[in-house]
Amino acid sequence: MSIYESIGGEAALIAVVDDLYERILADETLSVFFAGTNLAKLKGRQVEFFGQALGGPMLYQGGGMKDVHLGLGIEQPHFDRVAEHLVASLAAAGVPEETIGQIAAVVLPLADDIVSGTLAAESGAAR
Ligand code: HEM
Repeated sequence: MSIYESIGGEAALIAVVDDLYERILADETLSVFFAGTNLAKLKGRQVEFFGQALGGPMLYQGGGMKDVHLGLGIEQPHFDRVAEHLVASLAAAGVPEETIGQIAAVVLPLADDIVSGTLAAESGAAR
């Protein structure tokens, strides 16, 4: 059984992602990043992304993590706060600690692609 299936599949993931964005939008260091985004669409993509990253069988149809976050100016502390909120959402949904650890091991390395901390022009020049 994949991690995705073990936490309860799509229904569980939708609940976790809903809760995650409530926490993100209530966090004033993060909410600015999401002003003007289509939240319903983003949540759908996020469910797909986690569904696939956690072993599926769900398939993610969105953009690559680097392309999607490029130029947003996301720094490591922003990433860390999102990761903390994710852990809190998983715990609130009753996901066991060991499974949360497995999920963190999948998510934390994504910082390499998501954190740019610079404007698009600068990170473009650095690549
Ligand atoms: C746990 C790490 C993260 C994952 C797995 C993740 C995943 C995603 C996914 C799947 C999308 C949708 C892509 C698409 O529409 O094709 C997205 C978009 C977005 N993410 Fe993240 N993300 C993460 C961290 C962050 C952080 C730390 C921030 C900012 C603080 C952030 C800000 C955004 C914004 C603003 C969008 C919308 C971009 C747009 O539609 O123009 N993400 N992310």
